[in-house]
Amino acid sequence: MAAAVTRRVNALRVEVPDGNADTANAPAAKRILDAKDDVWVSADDGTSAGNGNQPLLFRTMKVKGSILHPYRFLILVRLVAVAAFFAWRLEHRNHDGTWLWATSMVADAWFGFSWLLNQLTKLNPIKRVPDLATLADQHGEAILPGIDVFVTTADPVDEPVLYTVNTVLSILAADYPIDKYACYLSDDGGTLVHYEAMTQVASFAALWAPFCRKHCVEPRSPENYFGMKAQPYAGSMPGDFTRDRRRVRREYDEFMVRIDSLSTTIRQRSDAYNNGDGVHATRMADGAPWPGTWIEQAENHRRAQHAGIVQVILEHPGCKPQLGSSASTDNPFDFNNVDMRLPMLVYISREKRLGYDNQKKAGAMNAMLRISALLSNAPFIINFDCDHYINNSKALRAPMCFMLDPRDGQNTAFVQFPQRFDDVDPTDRYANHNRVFFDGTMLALNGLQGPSYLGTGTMFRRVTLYGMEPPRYRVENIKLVDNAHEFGNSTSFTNSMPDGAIQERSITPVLVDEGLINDLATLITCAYEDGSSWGRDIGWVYNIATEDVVTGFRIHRQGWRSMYCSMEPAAFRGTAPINLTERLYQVLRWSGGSLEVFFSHNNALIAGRRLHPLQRIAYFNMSTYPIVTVFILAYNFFPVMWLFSEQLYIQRPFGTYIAYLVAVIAMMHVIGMFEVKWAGITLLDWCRNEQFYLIAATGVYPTAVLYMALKLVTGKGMHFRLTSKQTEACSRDKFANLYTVRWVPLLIPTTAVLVVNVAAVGAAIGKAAAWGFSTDQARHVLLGMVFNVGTLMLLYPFALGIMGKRGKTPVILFVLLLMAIAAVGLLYVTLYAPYPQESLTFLSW
Ligand SMILES: O=c1ccn([C@@H]2O[C@H](COP(=O)(O)OP(=O)(O)O[C@H]3O[C@H](CO)[C@@H](O)[C@H](O)[C@H]3O)[C@@H](O)[C@H]2O)c(=O)[nH]1
Ligand SMILES: [Mn+2]
Repeated sequence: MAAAVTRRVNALRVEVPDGNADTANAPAAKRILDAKDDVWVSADDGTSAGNGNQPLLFRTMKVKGSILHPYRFLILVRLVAVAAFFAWRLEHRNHDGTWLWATSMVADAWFGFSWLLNQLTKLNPIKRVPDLATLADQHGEAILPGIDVFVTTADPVDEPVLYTVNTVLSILAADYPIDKYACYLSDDGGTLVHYEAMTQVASFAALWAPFCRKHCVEPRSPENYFGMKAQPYAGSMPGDFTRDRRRVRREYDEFMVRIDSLSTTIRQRSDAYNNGDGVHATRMADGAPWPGTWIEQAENHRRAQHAGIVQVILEHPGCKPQLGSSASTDNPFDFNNVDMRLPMLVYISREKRLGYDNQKKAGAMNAMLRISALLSNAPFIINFDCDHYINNSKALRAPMCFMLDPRDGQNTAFVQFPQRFDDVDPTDRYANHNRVFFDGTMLALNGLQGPSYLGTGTMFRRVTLYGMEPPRYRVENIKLVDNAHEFGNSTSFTNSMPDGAIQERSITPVLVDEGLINDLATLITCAYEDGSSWGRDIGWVYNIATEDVVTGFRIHRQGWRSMYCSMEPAAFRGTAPINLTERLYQVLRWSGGSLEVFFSHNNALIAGRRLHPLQRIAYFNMSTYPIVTVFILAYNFFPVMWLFSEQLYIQRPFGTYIAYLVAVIAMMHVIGMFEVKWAGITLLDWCRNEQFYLIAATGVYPTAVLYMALKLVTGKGMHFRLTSKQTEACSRDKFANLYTVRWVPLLIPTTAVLVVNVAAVGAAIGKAAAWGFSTDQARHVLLGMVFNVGTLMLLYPFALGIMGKRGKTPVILFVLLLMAIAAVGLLYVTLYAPYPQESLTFLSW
């Protein structure tokens, strides 16, 4: 049967036969048929294989010459055009408004420079396609290495338990040798709700995972699986399938009822136990007080103040398959021949104490890194946000194609997947899909030292997180524990480190005795990291609002490389904030975090020589991109001057200036079209990206610059504000969040830009009407208007956003807009025609 089943394993739409008897003998390289691809061609020269005849586990693709060469040529042409533009501007210095001219020269120099740096990093995009079939042939199940899977959550209300539960279920049911991976959930809320949700997950998974295995179900997150319109069948028992699915569906519904009522059950149970004895404890099932946070705040049980907790919910299943049984009277499911085991599942909530900065997600990740070292110590680690589930059950195998490849596998520190999102509004108003970044920028970096770390959907080599150097630069063989004190005060942990580097080591059950429990407790105390290098040279990096890019940078700086891995169907999927305010806050954190990186010791300019020169430029850009927007904001407010004065020119002769501007901007967009082509994205993706850039550039990014400036003066950093998850996901109006307006100061600058540009258009038309459309001044004014209209088109999604529910009918917006323009125009004509004397004096000035 399987021979007949073909599956798509990568973004190139290459049909890959399953690795089975029929195809196993075919040479691996031939196995991936050369796809008819009009963008990408193979870049493997066939000689690059590593030691001996080890087969290659991924294929390298580069952009076809017929696209790449004109693309590069255009970049060169634009560079020349920009230089010519500059030379011309220098020759034609304005004598009126010199300050304005000079400022705009500075701004343009910066635009030109940052554009150039940005383009330089995109000259050689590379795509790498994992070859799962060869991996299966060569490495069989038996030699696949161990993986520790980390999931982080922070709050059961802001991050609905529904997501976390589904993420964990998709992990427990993944297609990877069951005894070779373990799942860790870090709960920074420390709530009993999350812990009990996990115990429920463990019991539902005992049904869900075998069901998925038996019927090859995809995706293995039940909410998303049952939510699909059609559930195509890929298994071999269609007869059983309908019956099994119906039963599992019923079980899932009951399971969800239990999950939804957890907070009520826990409250009722606690009330019953607490009766009369004066304690307001939150009680576990056996009546014991929960060591984490309590429903009612109490000393030592508050959010920021509670003991550390490690609970092994599912123990390591042992290495022998345990096949299920046939259907019987008390078991309707026929799981004959299905492995019933479940991977290990551990709940962690690190200790929180007043006076200790818990370092948010980075701190949680480091705690998990240490705990997992004592419990499973897998050589590879993959991490997910609580709302990112495994969408393609084979996804855990794909990164192994890079990590185990004979070419540079040993020097590969991490494999990053693109982020894909569900529940984004169909036209993606606020560019949540971010395809330009995930499919353009990241493939470009993939041709350098590798993509940056993006926070979720990333597989790491454990030793890189311990701050180890890549083998390429390692003088001796691994000597992990030279500076044991840097890792904190736990010999159990430091002793575990050499083992954590051994790829071939199998994960075996550990004995959880009192000694181990004490060791685990030590590793998650707040004080553990005192005086150590955690958060600096070890683990996830601290004191930056975004821990991801900077942690990746630290690793690249040491000379490691990373790989970008996309597969089809998408490996993982998550949720994204579709509410304008939420989205802006998210981007505020990202841009603020970037600037913080620039002003920290992780500045790309001072990194050592192991950082690839273009990678350095890429990181420089990534940590400074908000700065340029201060000028963009200024340009967008410039029309204000035109409202008050008749004529004020940035540059004369104005006609030629505009012609130059239009030319260089147009060229930039033509280059953009080439990027659309090689990144394989749609025009809509690209437009949304342009639009959202201006929205952010007129509000969020300048605010981040302001924050940074304040931080430099006051020393107070930015706050990691949790991105709110769509709690309406299951309510009737899926996109209700899109139409909710939450006014915050962050919205003001962009709104002001909007108003100014609408007024400018009105004024321009008014002026032209007052002067007569054929005059020179009128022509200039109308030329300038082109930019106002451009700005308005780019800010269109924002305008819809602040209209809230009325944004559902954009016609209203257009009517309002025309009315506003007409009003300003008329006002202008009535107030200023006939032509006032003062402005004429200004003209001759
Ligand atoms: O004190 C905290 C705060 C957050 N988190 C977790 O961190 C993750 C990311 O937080 P979220 O608010 O969802 O941020 P997003 O903006 O959605 O996340 C993107 O940006 C972050 C960097 O700013 C990356 O860490 C994420 O992986 C990336 O998806 C979530 O799983 C949280 O549970 C914690 O574990 N502890
Ligand atoms: Mn998120």
